[in-house]
Amino acid sequence: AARLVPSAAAAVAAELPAATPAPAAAAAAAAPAAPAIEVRHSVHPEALPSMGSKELRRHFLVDRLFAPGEVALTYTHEDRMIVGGATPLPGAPLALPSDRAIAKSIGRPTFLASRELAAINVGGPGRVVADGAAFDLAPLDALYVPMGTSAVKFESADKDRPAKFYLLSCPAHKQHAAAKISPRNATKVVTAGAGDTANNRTLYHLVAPGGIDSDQITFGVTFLADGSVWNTMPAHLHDRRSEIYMYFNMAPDTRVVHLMGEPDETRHILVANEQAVVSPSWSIHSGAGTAAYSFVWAMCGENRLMPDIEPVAMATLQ
Ligand SMILES: O=C(O)C(=O)C[C@H](O)C(=O)CO
Repeated sequence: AARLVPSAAAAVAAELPAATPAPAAAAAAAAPAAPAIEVRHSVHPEALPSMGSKELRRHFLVDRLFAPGEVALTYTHEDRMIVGGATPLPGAPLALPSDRAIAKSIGRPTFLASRELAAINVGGPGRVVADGAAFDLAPLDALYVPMGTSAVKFESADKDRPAKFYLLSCPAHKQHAAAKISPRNATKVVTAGAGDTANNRTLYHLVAPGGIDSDQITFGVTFLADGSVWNTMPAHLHDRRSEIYMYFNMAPDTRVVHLMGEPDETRHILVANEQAVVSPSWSIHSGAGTAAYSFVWAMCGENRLMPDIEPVAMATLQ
């Protein structure tokens, strides 16, 4: 698949991966299934070494993000992050659910009563409407939606290329301004790694210190340079924040070998395109791809301070 790159807006549109096939009109007209939030409980680090692939995937991999015509959500008890995707079919807007099924999961009558939301569009052009304010999101545009927003709607703008909004929500206690940002106009851009260590990459801090303000969310996107396959190596920990990686821009027959666990007891999860991995605060989060990829990183926890990170010495990794 062609890759999304942040360098030029026009190039982005031209380089979009093949559109999600538009389902038949009959399916589009059918009533959407009642939304439900899948719940993932926290895992103690001592439980990790005895887990096989199936258990690791069941607890940490979120592989249902972009279901055409649905808002798919997973509630993780790791810092109470909710991760998901909204994939509106052309002409059929989707709402961020705020019905009784959701109220049962989040304990409030509306989704954002005590939460904030970050969204990034990894599909075709689309629009997010937050309490009547419309934000057009081109591919790779991101939006911060504050606590207290009553209604959020997602729309696709191009009938041949549905939008795909990747969603990350954290508990919040303070209202900040709604704001749109893109890697193309990000104010904090960090390069890391080098070609000869195959980890040359650029991090765009979007909803983060140096970018858009939020209560707890720290959210950005990393693009690897051609030929580089490693992310977040050397690895690090941040005991006061949990993190979720969502890998995208991947060809169908490629994988990222995502590493997790305490540094001296690591395990791996094979991750395909547009899947996410939950990383508890005690876990490293790093990966090597069998081919090119990009990823959205999102953190939530006690602070948003990027330097509150503990580097992991290579010699400690086992
Ligand atoms: O490429 C990277 O390295 C990252 O994107 C790292 C993330 O920002 C991260 O892990 C923050 O904790």
